[in-house]
Amino acid sequence: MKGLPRVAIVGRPNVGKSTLFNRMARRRAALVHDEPGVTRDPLEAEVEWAGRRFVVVDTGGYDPRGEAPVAVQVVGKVHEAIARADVLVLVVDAQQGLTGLDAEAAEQARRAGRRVLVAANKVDDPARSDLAAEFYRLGLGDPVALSAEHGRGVGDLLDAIVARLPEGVEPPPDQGLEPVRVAVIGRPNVGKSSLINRLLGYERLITSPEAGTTRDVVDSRCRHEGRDFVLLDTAGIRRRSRVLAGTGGDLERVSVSKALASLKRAHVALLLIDAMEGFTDQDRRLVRQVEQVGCGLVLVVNKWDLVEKQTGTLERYEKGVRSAYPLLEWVPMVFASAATGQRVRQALTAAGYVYEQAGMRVPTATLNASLQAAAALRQPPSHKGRRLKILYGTQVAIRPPQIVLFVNDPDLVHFSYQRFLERHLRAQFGFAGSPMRLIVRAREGWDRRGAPAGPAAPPRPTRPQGGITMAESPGRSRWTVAVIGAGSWGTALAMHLADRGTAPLLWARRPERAGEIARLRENTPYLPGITLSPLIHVTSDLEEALEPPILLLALPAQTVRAWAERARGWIRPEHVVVHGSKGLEVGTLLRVSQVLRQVLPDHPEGRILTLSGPNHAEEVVRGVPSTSVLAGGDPDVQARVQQLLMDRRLRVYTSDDLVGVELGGALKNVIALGCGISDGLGYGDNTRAALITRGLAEIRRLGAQMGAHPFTFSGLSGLGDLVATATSLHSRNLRAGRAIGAGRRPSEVLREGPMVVEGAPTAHAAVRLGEQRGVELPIATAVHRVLSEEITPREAVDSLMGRDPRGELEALDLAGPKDDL
Ligand SMILES: NC(=O)C1=CN([C@@H]2O[C@H](COP(=O)(O)OP(=O)(O)OC[C@H]3O[C@@H](n4cnc5c(N)ncnc54)[C@H](O)[C@@H]3O)[C@@H](O)[C@H]2O)C=CC1
Ligand SMILES: O=C(CO)COP(=O)(O)O
Repeated sequence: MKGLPRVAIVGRPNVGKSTLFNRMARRRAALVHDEPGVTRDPLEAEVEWAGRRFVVVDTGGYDPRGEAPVAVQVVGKVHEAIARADVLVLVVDAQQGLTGLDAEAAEQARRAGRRVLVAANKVDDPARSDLAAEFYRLGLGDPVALSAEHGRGVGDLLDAIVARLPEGVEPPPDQGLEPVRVAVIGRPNVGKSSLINRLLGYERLITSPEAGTTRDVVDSRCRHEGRDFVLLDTAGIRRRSRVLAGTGGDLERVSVSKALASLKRAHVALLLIDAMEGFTDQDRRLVRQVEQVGCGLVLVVNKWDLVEKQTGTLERYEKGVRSAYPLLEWVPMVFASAATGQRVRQALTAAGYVYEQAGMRVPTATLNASLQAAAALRQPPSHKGRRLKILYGTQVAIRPPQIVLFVNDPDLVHFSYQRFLERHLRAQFGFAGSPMRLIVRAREGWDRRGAPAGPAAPPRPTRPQGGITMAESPGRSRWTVAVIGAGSWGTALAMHLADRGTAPLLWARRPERAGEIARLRENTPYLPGITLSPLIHVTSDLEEALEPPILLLALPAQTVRAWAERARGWIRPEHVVVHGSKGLEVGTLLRVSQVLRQVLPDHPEGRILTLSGPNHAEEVVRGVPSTSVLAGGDPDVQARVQQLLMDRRLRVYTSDDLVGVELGGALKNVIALGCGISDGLGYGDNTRAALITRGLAEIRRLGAQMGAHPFTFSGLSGLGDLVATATSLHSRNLRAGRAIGAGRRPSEVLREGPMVVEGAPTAHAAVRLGEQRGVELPIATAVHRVLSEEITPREAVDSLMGRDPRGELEALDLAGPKDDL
């Protein structure tokens, strides 16, 4: 169910959530599963409705005032389910009417910033749908009147849900419908029969061999990773390998024609090559045949155990094989040994993956956005003054994927441009291991000179991307902006840019991460469920990432120095470097712009900026109206970056207070950790408000000492971001604090990952900075001592509350000395 949009059913206890869940899930009852757990863990099921698939999640009853430890844990689980959902269904009891708990649950749902639907349940009498009207007062739009018990109105609810699902590529179902048919092919003596025997021998769940259509064909079934596979024509392969072994060249031809029969019945071919002999002409012929037939391909390099290995042997080998035939660039390779059994099962895993990839359907809107991006990257060719126009494309078939491109004149589609388009589409969508058919057609109604012949205009791509159309593509071959760091914030920034029509590069540190993001079109660990825009090009090649003139850095503060040192050789004076890190460097106590200037001393000061503000990645990526502030840099550079980022979803202000904006962004995380600790202890809104206000007072105190403008801390990167972080379900700092306050060991919580909790190292840096500057930072100090496990959360609160009396505005020294930049 990975990768599907998620819909969470929420609401107070006993409003009929589970009945509704069961109603929805019953459509595919076989897939409902109960995840065991001490507490009431959410149930999940896959639902298919009106051609869309999604996961519905039944959460426990929301009752934040429940005393039992289980109730407290359920509230945590509900928050978790809400944070992961794309759409929330708030269930209310229409017979009981609106209650205080409903209003609270609605408030939680609204604050999560998700699309929310109100399901007014228990309208068992259709004549009483007026009962639902009362719930308009929740301010969440039209309630859907239904009776989960009787099934009435559930279809309307499903329609409404589907209308609110995010658009995206849903992976094809991977469960149980049909077994994956696998042909094992290869030259004589490469080890086909040993591989098949290994696969069948491994799997204890083999059913009896199935008779095929001819007497020669005997297929065998096996199961792997919960999925059925049929190995085709196993008897033939076994017999052939016995009879034909070692009898020369004619047999190679026989193997090709024999392979053809299995390939025609197969979803995926496992092509075995002999590691010692390498990729031969005969293997190439077999690949060509796979391509012609159109089934998927996995290359198994057998006898890998016999190859003498040194550093880089595998990479060199792989590169050599991939360059032997174009399709091989996209084919999974498994280095195995049928003799020892090493990695043999991975061949089946890869076959299952290729099967799914070959069955993927790309929605037409997404496909056309990708085609637009391709034309922006490389101008379509022209001949004798006439330029190719790709009017639109649509995927018409799967296994193998077939895409029809409607163009003004098919003769203008040069082979090399077609190859470029294929590469581009594969980089966006994957189709790993599968041949791909690009079919070019002239669009009726267009004459060959490229003008519409009749009144029927060609369909416009459904989502115009920043005004770049195929026909008007400026032929840019360079990206204008690179986002450095493919965590939550980097991915969200890249999506924001792409939504504005700017195609960004997204740099991920590790090639395997970049590969996975590019293949899945989703950054699963950081922003699950968000389908990446096709305009985003993911790379792990730092040199490529540093080509664009604008760099948006979204790295944890402690990693910026190492990155800048690595990048130094490629950074040019004209580069505009905007960082979004919210932290102080622990070793040096420097702000991130200072770190950058230390590593890049010759870089123009006017080209180093920061972007900061209340901007949770999870919300920015959904286009929730947000604001941010850009500080540092020359005014013209600021204006350029502001223009790059700003639109009606993200309003970007500018500021000339670099010190204040950076400090505000860094230190609010420390205070948010403190708010989390307070929540975890079970304290309430009073305590949180106290921490926010007094926390801000100490941030302002330190800021004033360092030359920041005191008003900056009342701005977006101060109060704004502090409120967002100290109250949001999305905040990692708040979440970590809550876990610690609830009694978990800080060292354990902070190790959990994968996402950075910036407040923790910064608390340490802030305390030392306070000591250095003679500024009292009681809250940051308390947080730091809890994180270092010197005191317990409760002791920390006692220490804060037991301090000497003082005036509210005391020690708010608003005009300190200017800090060196
Ligand atoms: N998540 C959010 O909503 C926002 C985060 N920020 C700030 O942006 C910065 C990055 O945060 P997120 O993207 O949220 O963090 P994250 O934890 O989601 O992702 C961090 C990324 O940095 C990469 N990384 C880790 N160590 C690295 C190294 N040594 N060199 C290069 N890359 C490395 C990780 O692989 C990951 O891709 C932080 O300073 C954060 O405070 C700013 C605004 C919003
Ligand atoms: O800075 C952020 C939002 O503005 C993100 O906060 P967290 O790192 O606590 O998730």
